[in-house]
Amino acid sequence: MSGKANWPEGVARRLLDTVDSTNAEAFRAAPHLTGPCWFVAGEQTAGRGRRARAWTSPRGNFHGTLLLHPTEPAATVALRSFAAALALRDAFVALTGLPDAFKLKWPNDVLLNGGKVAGILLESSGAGQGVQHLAIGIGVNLIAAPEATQVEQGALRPVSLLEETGLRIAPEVFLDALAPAYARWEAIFAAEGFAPLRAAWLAHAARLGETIRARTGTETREGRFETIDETGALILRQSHGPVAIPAAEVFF
Ligand SMILES: O=C(O)CCCC[C@@H]1SC[C@@H]2NC(=O)N[C@@H]21
Repeated sequence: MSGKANWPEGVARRLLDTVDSTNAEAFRAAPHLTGPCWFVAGEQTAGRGRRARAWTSPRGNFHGTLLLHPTEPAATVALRSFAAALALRDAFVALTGLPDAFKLKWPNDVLLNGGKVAGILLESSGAGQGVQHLAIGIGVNLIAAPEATQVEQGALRPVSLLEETGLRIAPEVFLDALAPAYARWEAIFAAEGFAPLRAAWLAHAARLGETIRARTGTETREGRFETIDETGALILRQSHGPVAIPAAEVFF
């Protein structure tokens, strides 16, 4: 594999051919690991997305999971989804030279020319408030995206890097850009907390200041996307004032 020079120190990697899910594989291996480790598979047979959806995982796309052993409270641990989104954007920009094409959609999608090119699934194991293992699962449509008919009505159109830019990036090349980019954001998070991540995320946020809809389990709220707060919650400005939404699906 190329890119050894940039590979972050102290981070292991396991390259697999076919697995059910790299998140599942990471959790199986977790008890035997003491440090961070990337798990990347050629293909997944049971790739999982957020909200119990399936994640289409053909060969040629990137399917990877970073397994971490965090020590902070669960709410702080979860803020790493923003580190992952920022790292993804950095990797895309480094590989394509197209800084204006990539935007971040709350809570943790990456958009290319307005379509979804990558998604992040954070899963954790542990008892009570504690998190023993954190799996940051990342799926990138490098060469293929699902048909628009395969995603939920109202969801953004899925796009691939190849069809939008003409660039064919191999998964291992993507990993060599993503792993150091993530390590940089993790170091910033460890040293300075969430504030710099929040600022950087907002600088690249899609539809900031515009009217959006946020659907929680029970209701849909419409309002102006004002900001995200220090806990990562979406702040929507409605007629009666701002509302903080910790978890939702967002529709544009
Ligand atoms: O729904 C989303 O947007 C999140 C998709 C996350 C998919 C990735 S692919 C690698 C890792 N393994 C999985 O089973 N899912 C995540």
